[in-house]
Amino acid sequence: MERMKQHNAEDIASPKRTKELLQRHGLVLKKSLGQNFLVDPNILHKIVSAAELDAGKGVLEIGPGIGALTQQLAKLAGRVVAIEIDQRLLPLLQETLEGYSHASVIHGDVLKVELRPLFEEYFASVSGVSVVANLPYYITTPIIMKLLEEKLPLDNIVVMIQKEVADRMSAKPGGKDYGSLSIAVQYYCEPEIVTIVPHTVFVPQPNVDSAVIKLKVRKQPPVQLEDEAFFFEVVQASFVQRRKTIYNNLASRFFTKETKAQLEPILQQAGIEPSRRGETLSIQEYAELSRALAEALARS
Ligand SMILES: C[S@@+](CC[C@H](N)C(=O)[O-])C[C@H]1O[C@@H](n2cnc3c(N)ncnc32)[C@H](O)[C@@H]1O
Repeated sequence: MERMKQHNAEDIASPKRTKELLQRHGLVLKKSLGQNFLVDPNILHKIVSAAELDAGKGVLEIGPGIGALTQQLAKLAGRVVAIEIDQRLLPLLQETLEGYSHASVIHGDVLKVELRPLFEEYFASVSGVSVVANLPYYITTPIIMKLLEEKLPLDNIVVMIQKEVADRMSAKPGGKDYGSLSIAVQYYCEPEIVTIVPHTVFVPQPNVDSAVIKLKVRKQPPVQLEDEAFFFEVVQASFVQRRKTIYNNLASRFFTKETKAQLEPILQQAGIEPSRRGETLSIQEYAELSRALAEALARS
């Protein structure tokens, strides 16, 4: 409660305030850094409430921009850390986050920052951490994969991303959106699209449709794997050529012309018809398949 009374920066999420701030600081936004700033309080509210924050929780924000989302996060969470690559925005963030002493801005490239030590330094005393961000779209997938593969202690990830990527992350087997990204994300998380976002809520407006997605991080993966890296290798290989059968994709990756006859019984052992395509297999089926394939390759 104290914290809420302390801050003296004004909320900035409106086209007028955003443009005025940028102008006053002489800033021209960089398309190359994915700088499309959110100017709609309703969307900010939807993002923040999906993260289920409270004063005991910590938040990592990626790309605070001029701080519109950061302000709302700081009103609810006990600790906010925001990583921003564009040094020009730092003085502006100092102004918009004035009085939010529990919010820190780190200048850096999120793909290069070591997150584990950062978590130890900033989030040692919180009861849970969320990642909440309006992501720079040119690196959406590498950011999400970095967060998941590093197995950071996260409750959830609530991010604004391209709608097309949100559809791929949340796709179920059987459709054109389902692929290695769906499987990787769903191995670590339970995805849920929170809302679809029109491009009019950004300054400047992006060319693509957007969506807010919530990735609830699983305590346990949905399948038990002996060799996680090999499971993901099998998944990748199965989608190399989407129109090819699982048999053909796996034969090209793991066998030679002479040895590929071994593959059919392996697929059958895993209960998978060789004529199926990679996009029809569930995570459980990929787990069975990678197990059977690893055993067979170890024997040969
Ligand atoms: C879509 S804008 C979001 C800005 C703000 N959070 C908002 O919602 O209005 C993306 C932000 O990410 C920053 N950014 C781009 N690449 C980055 C990187 N590799 N590491 C950290 N921040 C990055 C940009 O400078 C920009 O501020």
